[in-house]
Amino acid sequence: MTALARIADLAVTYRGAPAPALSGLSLDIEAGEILAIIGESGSGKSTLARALAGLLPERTKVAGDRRWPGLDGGPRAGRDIGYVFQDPGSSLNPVLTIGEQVGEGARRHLGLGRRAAGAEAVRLLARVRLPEPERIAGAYPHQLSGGQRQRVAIAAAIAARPRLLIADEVTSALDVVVQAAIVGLLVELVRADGMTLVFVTHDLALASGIADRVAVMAAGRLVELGPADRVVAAPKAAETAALIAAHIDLATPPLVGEAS
Ligand SMILES: Nc1ncnc2c1ncn2[C@@H]1O[C@H](COP(=O)(O)OP(=O)(O)OP(=O)(O)O)[C@@H](O)[C@H]1O
Repeated sequence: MTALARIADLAVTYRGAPAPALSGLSLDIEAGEILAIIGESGSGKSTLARALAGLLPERTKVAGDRRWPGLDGGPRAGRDIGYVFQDPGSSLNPVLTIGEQVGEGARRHLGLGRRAAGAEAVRLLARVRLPEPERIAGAYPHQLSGGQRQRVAIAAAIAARPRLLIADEVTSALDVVVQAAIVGLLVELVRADGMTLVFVTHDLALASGIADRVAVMAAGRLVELGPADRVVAAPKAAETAALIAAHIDLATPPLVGEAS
């Protein structure tokens, strides 16, 4: 497998923080894989995701190496990496139509004109399985449900045809049935387009249902990395075992299986 990214000895310290949020973190992300990043709240999952995407706040101290052999050296800003946040309510602009927001990435990065970008937005809205995509393109975020807004955020994130999609706790604010549908959609999109998916979650059952590999974080460190099945069946790190023990319904079949 080719590495899309090679992270070596990454350390991240937020401005004014007494201790690093991440330290000594080394990880290869393979091109085309679904990599789940799991860990308790505060373990550094989002920090790692933001460090990958270059989305850390200004004046954050970053040490170590982030290389992108799979992206000819480095990701182009806003284009090679798509990012979907936990709360689509805050990532979508309330005063722009859905069509304008989804079309923006295509306009900017694919060089499409206004009309072509509008048509591309409708196509993307259909791709994320929103009913009546033409109507939704003319709607504003507040007119949609949380699950629909998350689909819009996914459409916007893939508009520039990124190689890497990062989904940061994208289902935490949704109910279980909508969660399963959104996760199923992500898997379908990344498999169809050959994208790489980094899926951040605190839900090990959700992660193990879709991921090729699972990375387990604890206290700003990577404590375990391996194939999803192996990590769940035979955890090596005490922190992974604790996450499994805390997850009472891990023995039940995952809501979302491999995409067919
Ligand atoms: N912008 C920030 N400024 C200062 N400290 C921060 C900032 N963002 C996160 N932190 C701290 O960095 C550590 C790791 O946070 P991070 O959000 O990466 O964890 P997480 O595993 O994603 O947690 P959660 O599941 O709750 O989102 C925590 O101690 C957190 O308080």
